[in-house]
Amino acid sequence: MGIEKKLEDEYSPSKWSRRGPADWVLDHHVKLVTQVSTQVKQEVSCQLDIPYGVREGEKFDIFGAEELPKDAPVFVYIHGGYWQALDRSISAYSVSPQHKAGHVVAIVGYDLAPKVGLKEITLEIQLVVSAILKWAAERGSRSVVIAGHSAGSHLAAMLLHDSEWQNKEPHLNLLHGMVHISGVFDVVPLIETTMNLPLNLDSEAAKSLSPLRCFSQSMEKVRNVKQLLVVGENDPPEFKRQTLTYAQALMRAGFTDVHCKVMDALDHFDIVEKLQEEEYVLTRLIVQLFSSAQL
Ligand SMILES: N[C@@H](CC(=O)c1ccccc1NC=O)C(=O)O
Repeated sequence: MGIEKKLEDEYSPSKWSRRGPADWVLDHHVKLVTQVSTQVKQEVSCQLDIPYGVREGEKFDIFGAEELPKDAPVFVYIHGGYWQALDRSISAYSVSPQHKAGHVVAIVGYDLAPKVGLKEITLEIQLVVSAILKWAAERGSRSVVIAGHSAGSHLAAMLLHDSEWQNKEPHLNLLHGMVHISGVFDVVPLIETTMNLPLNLDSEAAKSLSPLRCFSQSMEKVRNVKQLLVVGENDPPEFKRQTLTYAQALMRAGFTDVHCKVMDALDHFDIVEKLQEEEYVLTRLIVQLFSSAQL
């Protein structure tokens, strides 16, 4: 299938930023998250490169576990990059304010396309979330919140649509909330974009890997997991549409706590860059999400 220029633009968030040209926005994003992630490793205790499988990318980093109490809640973060870019090592920008709020932070890694396919990546996320839930349960943690940005939000959302995984996950009760930040919930439109070159999805695979198209199965075990969905005012219109549509679909599916917010004046990148700030609205919303955990 060919490349559709209109879809290519609609799914290129850097082109919709109002802060500068697309190249600058991307370059600035990578520089900033790299610098903040390097710094936080000098400031907060961390255990890096903890393996959860045998593949190269199957590792996660944990921050703050040494000094925080055993029952401290755990914030799990899955980075974006259309499943083909970025890395957990430069995705630790939320750590400092979460740590100050008393949360242990786990930054999750996964292998990237084309080395692995999207289905394999979703299975890696199941593995690492199971490993972190087990670790949290053994430690005596009160609750776990999973956040994902963009493609990382897609990976988090996919957990809600796999009742087989949910049924065999012994610590699912610890999962208190999910934060979807500028998420992708339908990957079918990506088939006709360059984003699909390393993914190589056909229509059937794309449908089965789209949270918005997988509402048929039972969601009984996860419908009390609180859902916070945010998207930037300057995200592409298609991202805003997908977020609102997914929020509505979750509510229709019986999810008991769904909040959806368009974040003023933010784009696809500063919506997460600002997670390094204690006073940022989204930092505060995440902290609030934890504090509503039943203790
Ligand atoms: N090539 C994309 C880059 C992109 O979409 C992106 C970059 C960093 C983090 C997340 C991203 N999007 C989805 O995962 C763009 O032009 O904006």
